[in-house]
Amino acid sequence: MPHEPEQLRIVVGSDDAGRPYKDLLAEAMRTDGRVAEVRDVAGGLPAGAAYPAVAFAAAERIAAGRADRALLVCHTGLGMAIVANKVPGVRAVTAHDVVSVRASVLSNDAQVLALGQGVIGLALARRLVGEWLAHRFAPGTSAEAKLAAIRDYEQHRASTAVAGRGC
Ligand SMILES: O=C(CO)[C@H](O)COP(=O)(O)O
Repeated sequence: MPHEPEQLRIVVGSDDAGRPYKDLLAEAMRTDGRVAEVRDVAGGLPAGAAYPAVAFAAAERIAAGRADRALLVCHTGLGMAIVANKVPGVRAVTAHDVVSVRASVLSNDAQVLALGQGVIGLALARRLVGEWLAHRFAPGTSAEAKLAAIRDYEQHRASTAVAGRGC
C-alpha cells in the first residue's frame, strides 16, 4: 500500500496478557495521521500464541522491510523484547517512561517498542505510543557509530564492539 514517506507502517502483536492494550493502542494508531497502516500478526498465528511466536512474527516483518516499527504487548514487555532482539537487524526495547521511549528512537534507532500491560496503566501506554510516533531516527548523529558496532557484531559475531572500534 503506498504511503507518505513520513508515515509509519506499524505491526502490532500481543499474547493473551497484552491483548486488551494492544487492541486499544492499535485502534488509536489506525486514525493517527502519522501512521500509514497497522497490521496485527494475530491473523497469521494460532489463537493464544505465546509471546515468542508473536514477537518473532513481528520482528521478521521488520527485518524483511515490510513494516517500519512494531508495538508488542505482553504482561511485562520483557519477553517480547528479548525475542525480537534475536532477529538480525532488529533493535527492541521495553520502555515505560517517556524519556526512554524517545531515546529508543532518537538514540538507539529501535524499531520495536514492547510494553507491559501488567506494569503500566492504559493512559501511560497511550502517552508512550504518542511519544513513540512523534520521533524519527535522524541519520548522521553520533549514534550512528554505535549502531554500526551493533550491526558489525551481529553480522560477524566478532568482538569489534568490545574492542571499541567504530564507537
Ligand atoms: O510478560 C510476558 C513475558 O515477558 C508474558 O506475558 C507472560 O509470560 P509468562 O510469565 O512466561 O507466562
